[in-house]
Amino acid sequence: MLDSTSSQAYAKRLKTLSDAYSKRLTAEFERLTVLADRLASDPSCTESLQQLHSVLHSLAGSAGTFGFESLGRKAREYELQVSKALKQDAKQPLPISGWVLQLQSTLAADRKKKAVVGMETTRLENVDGEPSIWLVERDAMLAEYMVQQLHSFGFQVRHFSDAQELQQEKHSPPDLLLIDHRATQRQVISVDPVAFWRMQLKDYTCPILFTGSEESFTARLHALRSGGQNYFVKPLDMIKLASHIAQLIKTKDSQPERVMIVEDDVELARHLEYILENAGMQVRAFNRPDALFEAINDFNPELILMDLWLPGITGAEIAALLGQLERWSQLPIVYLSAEPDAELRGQALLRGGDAFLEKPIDKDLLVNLCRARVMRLRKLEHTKNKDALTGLLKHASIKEALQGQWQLAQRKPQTFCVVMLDIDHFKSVNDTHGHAVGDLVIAAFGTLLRQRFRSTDKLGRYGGEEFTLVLIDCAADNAANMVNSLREDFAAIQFTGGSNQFACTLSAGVVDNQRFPDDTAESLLNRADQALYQAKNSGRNRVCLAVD
Ligand SMILES: Nc1nc2c(ncn2[C@@H]2O[C@H](COP(=O)(O)OP(=O)(O)OP(=O)(O)O)[C@@H](O)[C@H]2O)c(=O)[nH]1
Repeated sequence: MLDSTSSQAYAKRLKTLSDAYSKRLTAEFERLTVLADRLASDPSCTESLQQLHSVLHSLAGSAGTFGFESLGRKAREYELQVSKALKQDAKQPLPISGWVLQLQSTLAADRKKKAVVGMETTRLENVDGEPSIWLVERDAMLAEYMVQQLHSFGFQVRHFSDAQELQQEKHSPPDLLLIDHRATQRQVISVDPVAFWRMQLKDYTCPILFTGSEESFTARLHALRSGGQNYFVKPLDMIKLASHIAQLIKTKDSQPERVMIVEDDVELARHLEYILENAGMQVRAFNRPDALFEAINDFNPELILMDLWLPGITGAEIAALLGQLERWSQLPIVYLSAEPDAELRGQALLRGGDAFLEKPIDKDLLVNLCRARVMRLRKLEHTKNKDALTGLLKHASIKEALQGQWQLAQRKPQTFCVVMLDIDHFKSVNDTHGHAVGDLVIAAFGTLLRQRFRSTDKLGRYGGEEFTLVLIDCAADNAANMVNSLREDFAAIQFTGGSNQFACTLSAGVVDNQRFPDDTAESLLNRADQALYQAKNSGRNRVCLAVD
């Protein structure tokens, strides 16, 4: 078992790992050559074919992750042919010696163009509160590489080489399990993998992600049925994986769902409110539609439960009115009704609602339906508003979030901070190491940001290598301290471009709304930008506070 935080030798590990993998490739090629000879004299030898399959399978799964992408793809192509041959009764000879030559020249080509895109961190200490991941992976070298990379993103990772080791670890379960779907020696996995994983994982309530070499519908379905929230195909794109993990861990403690109820039966409204609040949601109930329209901007609901018949107006009419307002036109609306007339129900749906919940309302169905609808809305918003590289809000959305926060603070006094951040000398990162490495730095910074701040804070990519944060309930001194510690953590990450290692620094400007009570959202942003400018001008790699 490997504990990512216990090792003191991380600083040079990535390069060492990459070199060690190159050595392993030499050994794999030797095995391939031996198998090619054996199969040349006995083409139908099942045992040799199985061994060949296993070597190719392992190459297909790991080579791409270490930067030998074409080799991984070629190995996968041959692996599939061996798979087919193993299923045939009369086995045709396979051109294995030709394959070995082909794989060797692919490896040579990969080596030529290989620029290892990776990173490692010098921040070695075990930081309390860092999310913990348990990684179950049989390939020790791949596992160490994954531990290394995930550690760079601020995760503590423990490695288990076989699923059975999980059985001995009942205390302090992790925040997430990351499992190769074949990570056990036990035979049972080939008979009924779903039953095996369900049994192994029955006590874990954290999110589970599976990895595997097979890119197939069956592999995905098995992962889903085994309790996995997603399945990642090897070779693994570590940036995507880390970003997905950060998102999953964040949503675990994300904000409660915000539900509005419009129901003139006050008793029923209270009952529904009670059920939903008990399930952890935030609820506001109204018995008049005008009260709903007054409160909607403040409460910012993610779902409305709407009675179909209200005094003087129908729920469908309210839905139609909401549909006319751009901000609320996509808001999910669920009608509460005992209406048996299918035509009326159909018309109500056409005017704007999404679904019907039959009265009397089933408690579990109510909670599940609200959760599912809000989750779908959040996913939709996520893809619409989030920058693909970093998972942060896009330019327009972070400006909108700042404006929303400013308006809120006008009505209800609340301290918030605006922070502008910029990676220093980023142009030279691109010029020296290439755009792909530059992208990796931006993505890593985005993930680091999402790890460091609360789910209520608004984090955005303002453009290029510039970022904007809106930190809620936070005064300037506190914000400056947090950004300063982010600055230190970021500077500690060692990125790798080609054979060179490098680190990046950032500059930041911070302003809080209390100090400038007459400022608009726009002018606060300008002040943060000026403070950033000052940080750049006074030598970079620092945080400056806006002053009058
Ligand atoms: N790789 C990558 N580069 C980007 C992206 N967006 C912007 N850039 C580059 O970021 C660089 C920003 O450079 P400058 O604005 O000159 O600033 P700088 O080099 O960071 O210097 P200072 O901010 O003064 O420290 C430009 O070369 C842009 O092409 C992106 O999405 N990916």
